[in-house]
This record gives sequence, structure tokens and C-alpha cells, in this order.
Amino acid sequence: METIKIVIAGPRGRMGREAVKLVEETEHFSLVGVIDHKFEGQKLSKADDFKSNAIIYTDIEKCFSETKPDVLIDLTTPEIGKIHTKKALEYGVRPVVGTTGFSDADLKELEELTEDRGIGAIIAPNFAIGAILMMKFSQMAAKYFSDVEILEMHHDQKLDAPSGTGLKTAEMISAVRGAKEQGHPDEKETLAGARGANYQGIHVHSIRLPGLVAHQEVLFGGDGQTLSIRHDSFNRASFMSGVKLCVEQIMNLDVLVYGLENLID
Ligand SMILES: NC(=O)C1=CN([C@@H]2O[C@H](COP(=O)(O)OP(=O)(O)OC[C@H]3O[C@@H](n4cnc5c(N)ncnc54)[C@H](OP(=O)(O)O)[C@@H]3O)[C@@H](O)[C@H]2O)C=CC1
Ligand SMILES: O=C(O)C1=N[C@H](C(=O)O)C[C@H](O)C1
Repeated sequence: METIKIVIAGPRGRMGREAVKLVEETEHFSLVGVIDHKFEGQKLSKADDFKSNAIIYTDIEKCFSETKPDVLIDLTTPEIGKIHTKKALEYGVRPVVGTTGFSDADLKELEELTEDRGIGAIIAPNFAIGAILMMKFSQMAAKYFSDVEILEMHHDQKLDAPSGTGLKTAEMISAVRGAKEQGHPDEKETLAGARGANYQGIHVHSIRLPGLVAHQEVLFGGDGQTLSIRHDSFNRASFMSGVKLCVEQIMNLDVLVYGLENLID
């Protein structure tokens, strides 16, 4: 297999660290540079506890010009992730974006840019295969149970709420069941936010606690029965087979793919 040249943005983060390890350990992947907002020009191995001697760039354009990567893996923050993804497309670098918190307008803009440039991009709210199945099973179940609430539970350092996965799950369910307001029509919140966020009538509840990593339960209710579909990621290694798949698949794509469920049967 031909070697894929990769740049990682956010290498010192919880996900970035795992991604560096994945690239270091994969024979046909090569880490040609990393993007951070500090440690300009240093070797990654000097800036932190890494093996890689990849150079740290704080300027993404300089990084792309000097390292000429095939793929950017972005694991940063919503604001920075969007800037990086646009720059990657401008420079002909295929972005694999795990960063969450993009709006519909962001996604539309990136889709148009991908079309203009004619190269592939992947925006994956969740790289874990179990989470993808949880979302697919939830979409299947929604055909039979139209009343559903989503509980997404994450560590307390997470910046965006609801999670990318929670939002994507609501979108996938809504695609098969349409908009529907649930609960009593005269329901009133006596404490603002008690019923969570509302996506097309699907309530999404975001829980943030130390000790959690990434968890989601999709709870369906019917006549005299409930159905729970749950996924738990207990560590960030759980996301890495999905990252690997995306980096490999993106080399053959020329459109924007939003969600890993579109890449697996
Ligand atoms: N798709 C998926 O399966 C998953 C997605 N995620 C998403 O990935 C993203 C990262 O999550 P996580 O690793 O937990 O977050 P972290 O906060 O641990 O990591 C983010 C990293 O980005 C760095 N950073 C901030 N600004 C810049 C910049 N301008 N250029 C380069 N790096 C920068 C931060 O540095 P500093 O700390 O110094 O500010 C930090 O090291 C989030 O959006 C999260 O939701 C997370 C898990 C799974
Ligand atoms: O920030 C996280 O940790 C995670 N973010 C993604 C999301 O917002 O869905 C994926 C996973 O849930 C972990």
C-alpha cells in the first residue's frame, strides 16, 4: 500500500495523542508534521512525551507548503477545526475531521468548498464503530417507536453541547420519523432547560461529569414498553480504528462525507 502523508492538528490533546500513536504505529502512514498553537519549529518528541520527530507548525499554510501532506486529521476545537478544514481544502489536502461543534451552515460551506476543489473530505462526529451501530440501530428503531429522547454523557472538559454524536443521532432519527412534538402539549418547564435541547421534537440531554469519557443512550418509549440503545467509549483508543479507516478511504473520495455510517455497509 502506498504511504499516506499525514498532518495532525491538536497533537497534544486527548484525541490527538492517540492519533499520533496510530500514525506512528501504522506502516503505510507517515506523520510529516503537526499543527499546534505553541512550540513553533520544535520537534514533537521534544515538546512532549512522543516518539515522533515531526516538526510542530503554528502556521497551517507554512505546514502545508513545507510538508505537502495528503491528509489532515483535525482534532482541535470547533472554531479552529473549521478554519483548518477550509485551509486544507484550499491547499488540496484531504481533511479527516473528528472535531465536533460545526453548525449546519458550516457543513454546507465545507460541502460547497469540497465540490469546488473536487477532493474528498470526511467529517465524522464519532469514529467508534460501536457508536455508529448505536446510531444506525436507533434509526431502525425509530421506524417503530416515534417517541425518543437522547441522553449523551461526556467528560466535563468537553466544549460543545450537544455532542456531535447526539446531534447526528437526532438528525438520523428525524430523517425517518419526521418532526413530532412529544410529551404533554401543555408541558411547561418550571426550571429552564429541564427538557433539554429540542431537535425536530427530539429532546437531547447533555450530561457532563468527571469520570465519564463518551457515552450515549437513546431511549424509546411505546405502549407499555421502552427500548434503550446504548454505547460507551471507555477510552480514546476506541476511536482509532475509525480514524484509520477514514484516512484510507478519503484517498478515494471526491465529495464531503458527513458521518462514518456512510462509509460502512
Ligand atoms: N469524532 C470523534 O470520534 C471524536 C471527536 N472528538 C472531538 O475532537 C475534538 C478534540 O477533543 P479532545 O482531544 O478531547 O480535546 P482536547 O482539548 O484534549 O484537545 C484539543 C487540542 O487542540 C489544541 N489546540 C487548540 N487550539 C489549537 C490551534 N489553533 N491549533 C492546533 N491545536 C490547537 C489544544 O491545545 P491547548 O490544550 O493548549 O489549548 C489541545 O491540545 C473535540 O471537538 C471533540 O468533540 C473527541 C473524541 C472523539
Ligand atoms: O468530546 C468528546 O470526548 C467526544 N466528542 C464527539 C462528540 O461530540 O460526539 C465524539 C465522542 O462522543 C467523544
